[in-house]
Amino acid sequence: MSKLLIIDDDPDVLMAARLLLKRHFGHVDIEKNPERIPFLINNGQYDVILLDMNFERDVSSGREGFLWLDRILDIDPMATVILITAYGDVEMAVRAIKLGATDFVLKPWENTKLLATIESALAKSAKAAEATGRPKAGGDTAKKGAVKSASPAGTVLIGSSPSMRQVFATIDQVAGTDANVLILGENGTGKDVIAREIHRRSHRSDKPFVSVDIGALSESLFESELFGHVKGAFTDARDDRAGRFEEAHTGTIFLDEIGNISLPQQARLLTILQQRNVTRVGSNKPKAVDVRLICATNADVYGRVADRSFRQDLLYRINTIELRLPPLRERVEDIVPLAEHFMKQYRQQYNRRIMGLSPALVRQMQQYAWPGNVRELQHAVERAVILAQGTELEPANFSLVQSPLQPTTSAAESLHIEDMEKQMIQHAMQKYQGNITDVSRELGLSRQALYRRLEKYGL
Ligand SMILES: Nc1ncnc2c1ncn2[C@@H]1O[C@H](COP(=O)(O)OP(=O)(O)OP(=O)(O)O)[C@@H](O)[C@H]1O
Repeated sequence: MSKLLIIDDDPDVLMAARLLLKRHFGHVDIEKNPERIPFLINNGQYDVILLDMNFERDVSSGREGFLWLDRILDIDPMATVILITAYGDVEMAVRAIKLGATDFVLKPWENTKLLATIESALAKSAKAAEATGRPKAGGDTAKKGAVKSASPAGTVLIGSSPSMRQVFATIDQVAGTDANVLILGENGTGKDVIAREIHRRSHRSDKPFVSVDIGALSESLFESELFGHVKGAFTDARDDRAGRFEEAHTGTIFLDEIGNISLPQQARLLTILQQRNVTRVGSNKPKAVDVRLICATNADVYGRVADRSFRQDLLYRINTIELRLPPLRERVEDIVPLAEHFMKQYRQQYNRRIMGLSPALVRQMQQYAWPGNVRELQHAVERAVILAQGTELEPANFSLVQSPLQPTTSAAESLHIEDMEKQMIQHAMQKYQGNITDVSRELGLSRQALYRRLEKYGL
């Protein structure tokens, strides 16, 4: 018996979810008003919380959803939160996972997929509770916050496609140097693991690897987070504190999502990179820092240079070596080896007797567009391992039809999806007054993909 809480401002969604989930999990509370979240969480021990990201006031940005996710994790850092997001929001959902959500489901959901996602979240939280000796579910204890550390052992990197071999060959060449590296690629293509691998193979490997989601830092936090502050520099500065650059001294600093920072932030960063020293906020004593710089972004950074939202001089400083990680759909040869790798990992973790992938599943996986790339594949395999009844993973253990790029959806379904897509694009175009860069970022599309859709829908 588990206890679930669902927060969504659509009463129909709440009723449907409760009907379905009560049968499987026992206790299900529903809530339409997110303002009641703190009260509910303080008063009930929920194993899983399902949170809608698209509240009415703020349908497409998910901003309100992010705030509520943050509130939940402030109250209970071990909470297991699954996000419910509208179609097309994969990028936003991935970002939320980085901020501490456990998983996400796309709306409208398929019942089997929703059940599998919850099962998988429950299994994870039970395992974490066991590991930490805590009475309640939860994921990684340090999951909230922007800094992660390199795993000493490193991840096994899979990739036999020509494009990934090229990436590995470049890593061989540059890991041992101090050259700045810029890693480009869509969400979930492996930018983070590649950055850690470069550090692991460098002469700095026994020194710190400091990872900062720089694109998520607010204007007010940017300087103190990166450069540190002295006591009294601002209201909350109760002690002296080193910034991330100082923490990374003699090691590597990994600045993720660098394509998202504002022009003033770019100017500050450029100065630090040129001078190689940092001054804590409120101090006037610069400190020299010796760091190897690795940056990553999923943004079209060259497009941003062209429309002047990203400084060319900053780009030239960070891209001494450039690594492009192709989306998974462009390296189909890697899909099955990756899926088998994750299958082995999860069958051991969940103690399941699964021997392989069925031929029908292999075909389906190779045709599917994987908008969330390797991360989506990994999550899909994890769920499938939990769900599988037999000794082979089958298409039924996956639901690979929800992708916006999947060509095999039925005619009725694709009409519905197209309507939703058109509405989302219209909404975003209004919100950003037609700014293609902002709209494509919000929708998680490349600029080219957005242009194609604008043409298709006559917008
Ligand atoms: N070549 C690979 N071999 C094995 N695992 C991989 C590979 N590439 C990615 N992964 C796994 O896929 C998941 C997503 O990778 P990662 O976090 O590095 O992506 P990312 O590009 O940094 O994503 P984001 O843009 O969202 O930050 C991780 O669990 C990672 O271990």
